[in-house]
Amino acid sequence: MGSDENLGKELPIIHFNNESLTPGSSSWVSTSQMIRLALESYGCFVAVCERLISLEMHHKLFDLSKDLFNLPVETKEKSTSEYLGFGYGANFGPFMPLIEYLGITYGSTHEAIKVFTNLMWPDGNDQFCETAYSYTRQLLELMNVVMRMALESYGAEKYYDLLDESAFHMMRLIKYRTPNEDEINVGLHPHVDKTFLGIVDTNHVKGLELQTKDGDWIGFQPSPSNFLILAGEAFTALSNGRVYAPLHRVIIGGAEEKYSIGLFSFMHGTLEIPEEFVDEEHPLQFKPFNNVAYLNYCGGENVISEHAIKEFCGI
Ligand SMILES: O=C(O)CCC(=O)C(=O)O
Ligand SMILES: [Fe+2]
Repeated sequence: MGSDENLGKELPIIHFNNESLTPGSSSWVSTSQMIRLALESYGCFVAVCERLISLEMHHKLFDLSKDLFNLPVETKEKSTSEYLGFGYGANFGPFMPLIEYLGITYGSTHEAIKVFTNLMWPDGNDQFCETAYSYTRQLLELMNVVMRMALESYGAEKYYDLLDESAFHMMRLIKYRTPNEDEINVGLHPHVDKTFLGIVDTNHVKGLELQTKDGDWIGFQPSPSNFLILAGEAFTALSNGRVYAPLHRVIIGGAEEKYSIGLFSFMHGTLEIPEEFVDEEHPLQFKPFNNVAYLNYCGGENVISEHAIKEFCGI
């Protein structure tokens, strides 16, 4: 497990272009099937979005992200959230010394990004606010397409509107510094997300690794047009265990700082398991559940246990 040769293996790769994004086209239907297969087998895939998400915006936001983390700790600590684990996090001691993150709760809305920007830069920083907003909207569009296609592949498209209305998002900006000689190189310990879906974008520094069902670790290859689509446990439960939520971790190997930006979706309210996910081969495995209550159940920590969602709402 975790041997370097496995890091040469690839995650599923799915290309998105104007044709695959035209609902009802044959490319839309085949892309939906590929998404279902990837989510069931790996719980993730690399979405290649050449021309769909602006390269210029990607570079600009990663540059601005450096300015953000260069702000004084007292300023960054002002970013708090009503949701556990959504605010500012750093200094986790020798267990996890390299990571520092800032979350923007409701980070797909202009208002939340503006409030966050003014908290960080009391004199304002329009460039950050507008870049972060237009970037998050592009990520959101991709996330929603993935959700729509995934539901459709199970014949469960009628739940899209309900899920879209129930969803709220966290935008998370992360910095991993390089380890000192006496420090561990683990940027983020293995965990399963408690989200519905996530999209992770990174600067050019490698380090994000995902575990397959066989226990092998596969590295995500950074590129400005590659986005990692990652299923969380809320999607596992809603899909009656069909969608897999993979363990993932970040290892900081080289001498460069790693930055990542993620958009994560969570659901408000109680979610019932749609009958489309239940059949003879897949008997009902989960009770109706509340994603936010699950977040609280896990204490805001990225739980290492792969069975927490089963303990929480499994049958
Ligand atoms: O920084 C990354 O690449 C992964 C971040 C992550 O897994 C998380 O925030 O849950
Ligand atoms: Fe994660």
